[in-house]
Amino acid sequence: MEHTFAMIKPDAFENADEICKIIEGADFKIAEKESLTLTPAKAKSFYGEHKDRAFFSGLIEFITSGTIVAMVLEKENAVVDWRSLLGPTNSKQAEEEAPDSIRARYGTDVQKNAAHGSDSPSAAEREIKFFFPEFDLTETHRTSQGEEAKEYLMMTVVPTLNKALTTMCRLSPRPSDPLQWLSEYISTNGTAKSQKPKIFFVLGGPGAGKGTQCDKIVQEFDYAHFSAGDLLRAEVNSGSEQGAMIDGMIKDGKIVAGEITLSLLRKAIDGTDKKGVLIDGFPRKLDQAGAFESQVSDFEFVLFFDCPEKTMEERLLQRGKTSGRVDDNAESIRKRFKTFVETSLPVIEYYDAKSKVKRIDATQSPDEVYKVVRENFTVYSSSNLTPTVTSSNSTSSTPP
Ligand SMILES: Nc1ncnc2c1ncn2[C@@H]1O[C@H](COP(=O)(O)OP(=O)(O)O)[C@@H](O)[C@H]1O
Ligand SMILES: O=c1ccn([C@@H]2O[C@H](COP(=O)(O)OP(=O)(O)O)[C@@H](O)[C@H]2O)c(=O)[nH]1
Repeated sequence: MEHTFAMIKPDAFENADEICKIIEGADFKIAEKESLTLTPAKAKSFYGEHKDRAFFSGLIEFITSGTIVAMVLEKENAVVDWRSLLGPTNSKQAEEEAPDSIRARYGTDVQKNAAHGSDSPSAAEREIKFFFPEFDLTETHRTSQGEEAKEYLMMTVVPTLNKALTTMCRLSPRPSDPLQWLSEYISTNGTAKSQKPKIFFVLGGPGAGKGTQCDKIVQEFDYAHFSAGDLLRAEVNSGSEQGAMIDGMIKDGKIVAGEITLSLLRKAIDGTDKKGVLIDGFPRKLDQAGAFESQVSDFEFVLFFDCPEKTMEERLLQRGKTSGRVDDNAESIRKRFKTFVETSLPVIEYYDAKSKVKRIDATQSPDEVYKVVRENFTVYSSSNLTPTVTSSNSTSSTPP
């Protein structure tokens, strides 16, 4: 329940009973009521905010010229509703715009306008205290704080919470730790930052299954997938000046200069409108990791496919039968493994130390691996979730 301050001015005092009936007829409770004549000092203090205005002395003269009725009115939305019942400040304007209002019926002009009402909850509190210092405003505070808190929550967290809870309930299976899931969802979806695409690094040795799993993620979550190797191979095929140099580096399992790969990736990322972007096979060197973060974007986590060399070698040789890639042969594979261990694994270790790595056992079948992979992405997506796949929590590792 809200309270406001009301005053029947000297020009309408003779109609005070009638006005009080109108007030009560409009569902206000008159919580306090006192008839009095203001002294000039008290009137000046009450209207202190107008002391420099031209109408001040006339106002003081008028308001002290007879009896007034000071009241505390109680109602939901008391401040606004009482102002509406009063009508426009100038009684002449009120006659035209709100002929049933109190000022239209009992006032004359802008000064002799029959009654006063606080223009805001804070003014109401100040004015009530001025005339009724003993009046208990606890209920008004409780209401306004409650209303304000409700509005605050509606404007800020409720939309995100609703979306989060709906998304969580649609998951199958539902997260075993719902609060942990919610906390991750809110930290990834709850801010304006989420307008930018989320970046996920997908790393692992050659043939670990990065591309295979990225295809599955794209299918379910509608993300963009940019393979650094594919972008470099496209550069080779474009016949550009640097193409021949890149081709030689790939054959030797060497890592192409970071600026080249970074600029290809940046262009690809800038051109996508997807909410998530999988960066496959990059960064492959520590300096590339730093360059990406400082020049392109931050990222969510590294999905690391952990797979023994023997398994990767078998897969690559098998892939080499049809891939047409210059590096899917025994000699290039050996060189690629060496580069991976010496240059790329330190990137994993670096991010591991920062707890940014989701390590996935990549030795199982593609579908089994994907069951674990997808769990890492459900918190990022409120749509495109297929509630059909069951999952386990394991992300066991085989030392590389
Ligand atoms: N989990 C898996 N089990 C068996 N074979 C796989 C698995 N994941 C991928 N492959 C196969 O291994 C080869 C290398 O996979 P790919 O996804 O191209 O690896 P990467 O992108 O890491 O080099 C492909 O021929 C692919 O079909
Ligand atoms: O950021 C990158 C990504 C790839 N490459 C080169 O491209 C080759 C193939 O990489 P890709 O990721 O396509 O295949 P993978 O070796 O992971 O199977 C690598 O051996 C490197 O020579 C590179 O130089 N920088």
